[in-house]
Amino acid sequence: MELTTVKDALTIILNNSEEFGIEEIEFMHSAGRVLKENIVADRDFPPFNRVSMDGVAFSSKAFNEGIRKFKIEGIQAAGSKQLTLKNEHHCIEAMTGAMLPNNTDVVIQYELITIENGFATINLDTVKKYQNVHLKGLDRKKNDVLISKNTIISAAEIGVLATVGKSKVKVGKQPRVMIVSTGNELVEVTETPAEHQIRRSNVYTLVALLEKLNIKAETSHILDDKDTLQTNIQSFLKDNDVLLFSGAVSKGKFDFIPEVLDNLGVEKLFHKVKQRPGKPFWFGKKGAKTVFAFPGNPVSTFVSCLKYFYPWYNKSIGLNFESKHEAILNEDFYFKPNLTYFLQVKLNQENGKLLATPIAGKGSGDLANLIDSDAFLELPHNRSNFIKGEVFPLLTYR
Ligand SMILES: Nc1nc2c(c(=O)[nH]1)N[C@H]1C(S)=C(S)[C@@H](COP(=O)(O)OP(=O)(O)OC[C@H]3O[C@@H](n4cnc5c(N)ncnc54)[C@H](O)[C@@H]3O)O[C@H]1N2
Ligand code: MOO
Ligand SMILES: [Mg+2]
Repeated sequence: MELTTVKDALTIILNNSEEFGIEEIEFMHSAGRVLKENIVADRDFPPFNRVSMDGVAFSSKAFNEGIRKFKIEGIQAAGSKQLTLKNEHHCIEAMTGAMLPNNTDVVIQYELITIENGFATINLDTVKKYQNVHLKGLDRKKNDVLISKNTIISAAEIGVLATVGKSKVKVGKQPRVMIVSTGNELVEVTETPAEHQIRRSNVYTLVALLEKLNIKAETSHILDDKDTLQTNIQSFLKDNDVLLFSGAVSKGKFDFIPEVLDNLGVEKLFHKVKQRPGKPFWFGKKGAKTVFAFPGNPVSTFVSCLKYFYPWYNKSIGLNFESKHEAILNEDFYFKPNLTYFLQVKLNQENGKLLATPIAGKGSGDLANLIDSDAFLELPHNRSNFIKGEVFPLLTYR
């Protein structure tokens, strides 16, 4: 059977993105989520001519007429209503964050003046109009779009949401995801495996990879029994938007996942991709439900999640899904099979360049090697010799 190329597999997956709807949440819980409304300025930024130095405010006209010694009329504090300078030859002490008093247009900081007996003497030859004044509307105007729809909310956005009074904010709903491991050889993390057993690890790797996308996935484990698989998966399909499987998609006598999914009416969109690791990857849909069945070897599951689930999710949620990460291969590398090779690499910066040194590992079962590397370099399938200095796409996970 002809294998699907990595490019075609990704295209099929992206053509099958889904929308999960919109919900309104507390802005303080919105970090990491995708904004689903434009956030506009509810007033000018700053909202008034704002004093930006502690000092005295006076009229530049009076200064230019030669006045240097100004009688102090009062104090304009931050948080107080705007005062009005009554005599244009006087001044008002004004604090950072306060409204610039009416009839004044200059603020000179305390460091440059002398205050004595209720008078401020300005020790300067010239002043500029609106010196030390942050003018109303200088940063942004009322009704300007401050944050556009489909922005990922981070600390910067949280501050702006707060300042415009958006205590509740519309964000994209997260998909309901069930992560399922299969296999009689797998025991829980808290158990001591017998000689023929191992602890299940892939589901937890996937949970952690999805947490980076702010998805709180559920997990489950099913033994290699067709009926049990069928019953459980049927109910998972009902209650979730996405199922992620790890294992039981290859040629083994107990690799029941493709058959069971078929029985349950999940349409196979491809099975087996021209890649290593991860060749037996299966992808399908049932209506709006999406099923990623990753091969069970830990590195296969890991890289397939990065390469396929991440962009599928990003497109679904309305984000630009194209990864523009690239790195420079730092050693010659040879890979014979006609498969896209996801080469494990260690990254380091040198003179502003991102270098990727191969840490190939012992195959797709070698999950400890994921500790020594920190990304995958995607080497195309149609060649075997990769030369130091060439640039390739990068999938990072740190
Ligand atoms: N005759 C063939 N055999 C295999 C082929 C093939 O093309 N022809 N492909 C190989 C490749 S490549 C891979 S990858 C694996 C994929 O296997 P499955 O998806 O069927 O997964 P399993 O058989 O269930 O398990 C494979 C391996 O991974 C371990 N595993 C599974 N789940 C977990 C988990 N949650 N945590 C940790 N480890 C897990 C499992 O114990 C096996 O060692 O098939 C090759 N065979
Ligand atoms: O291609 Mo499999 O995913 O190497 O072990
Ligand atoms: Mg198998």
